[in-house]
Amino acid sequence: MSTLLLLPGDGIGPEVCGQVRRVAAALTPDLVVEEAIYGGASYDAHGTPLTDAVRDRALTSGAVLMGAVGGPKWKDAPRHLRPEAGLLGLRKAMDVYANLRPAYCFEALAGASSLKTELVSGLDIMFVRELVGGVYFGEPRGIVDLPDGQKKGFDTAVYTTSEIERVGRVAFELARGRTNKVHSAEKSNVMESGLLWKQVITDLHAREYPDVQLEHILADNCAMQLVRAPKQFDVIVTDNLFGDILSDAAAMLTGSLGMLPSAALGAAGKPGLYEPIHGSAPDIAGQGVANPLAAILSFEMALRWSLGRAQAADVLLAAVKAALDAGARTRDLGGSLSTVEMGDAVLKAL
Ligand SMILES: NC(=O)C1=CN([C@@H]2O[C@H](COP(=O)(O)OP(=O)(O)OC[C@H]3O[C@@H](n4cnc5c(N)ncnc54)[C@H](O)[C@@H]3O)[C@@H](O)[C@H]2O)C=CC1
Ligand SMILES: CC(C)CC(=O)C(=O)O
Ligand SMILES: [Mg+2]
Repeated sequence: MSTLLLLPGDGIGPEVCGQVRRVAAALTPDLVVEEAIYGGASYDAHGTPLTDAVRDRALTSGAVLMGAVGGPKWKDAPRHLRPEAGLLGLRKAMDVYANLRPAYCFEALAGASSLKTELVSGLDIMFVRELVGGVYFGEPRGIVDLPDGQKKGFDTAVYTTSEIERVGRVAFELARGRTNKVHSAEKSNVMESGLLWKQVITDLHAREYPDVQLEHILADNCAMQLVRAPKQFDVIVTDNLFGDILSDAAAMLTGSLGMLPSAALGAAGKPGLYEPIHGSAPDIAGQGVANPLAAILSFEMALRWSLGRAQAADVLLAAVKAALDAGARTRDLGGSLSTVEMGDAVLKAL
């Protein structure tokens, strides 16, 4: 029987994951849900944000759902032991290279976006972010002393042909089931890794996906177009750094960062890693006001993509829609519901 491993993490992570637990208990009572310490909480308990034991449990589970990691408490921890390093390490260990980040605007929330309603009503973008390569992982990196007394900080943006091809393939396959359109966003005008990205996507398209409409777009223009006319996009494939930034920007098109779920997928048959795209939100942690919908919708994606329970996923998606239609709103959406009350609203609609 498949298992969901919950890694609540830090800040609002445990608060939003608590609502996932309640939803899972009501919707899929036969699903085994386990929990483990991770991130800053694990650093405090074990001196490392990701223990070997938790990593191994993740690799053998049906799916992993994490809340968020990080926060000011760990700002002075050594870089490789910071909570975020634990997250990067888990993504790498699971080799979940394709990060699906749907920016979908629920009709009831079109007015909650910071953009005009007509610009976002009906919005449905799928980001496919490369997740285990690029500048977040490239070597060398570091901060060194210079002879003149200054310091130098540096990172390396690096991609290989196969890393670009495999994530590109995911984007083109997804596009075939949608409106058959892919934008590939990079900075080929200034970055060598961006130039290779463009060449590899162009070749892959010509060789295997000529039926899909492909447009190349520079990542800075993509950011501008996302707030000018977001509905021109369907699937956007991009690298690790640009995908991180562009998807946070797109979150506001849907009403709140607290709305966007994600699925990180690797090879077929391997467990996926599911996470809301937001962080640990230290500014509201402990107040019980975080929006749990990004986490709940991440569970919806886990049911669909890893746990073989598409029907339960459909029921959950409909329940979230119904709760929003009925007016359920946390503070980030302009309402006053607490995290638990938003969980109640979804449970009531199940
Ligand atoms: N996947 C992860 O675990 C991620 C971790 N982080 C970490 O989280 C920490 C805080 O990072 P920030 O830059 O503040 O980004 P953040 O995403 O935690 O918060 C940005 C803003 O959005 C709000 N927000 C985020 N999620 C929300 C929710 N569910 N409901 C209502 N409001 C929400 C926060 O209150 C804050 O004002 C840092 O240590 C960062 O490294 C950041 C992004 C992703
Ligand atoms: C390592 C993470 C904290 C980076 C991030 O913001 C994300 O993946 O969304
Ligand atoms: Mg991010």
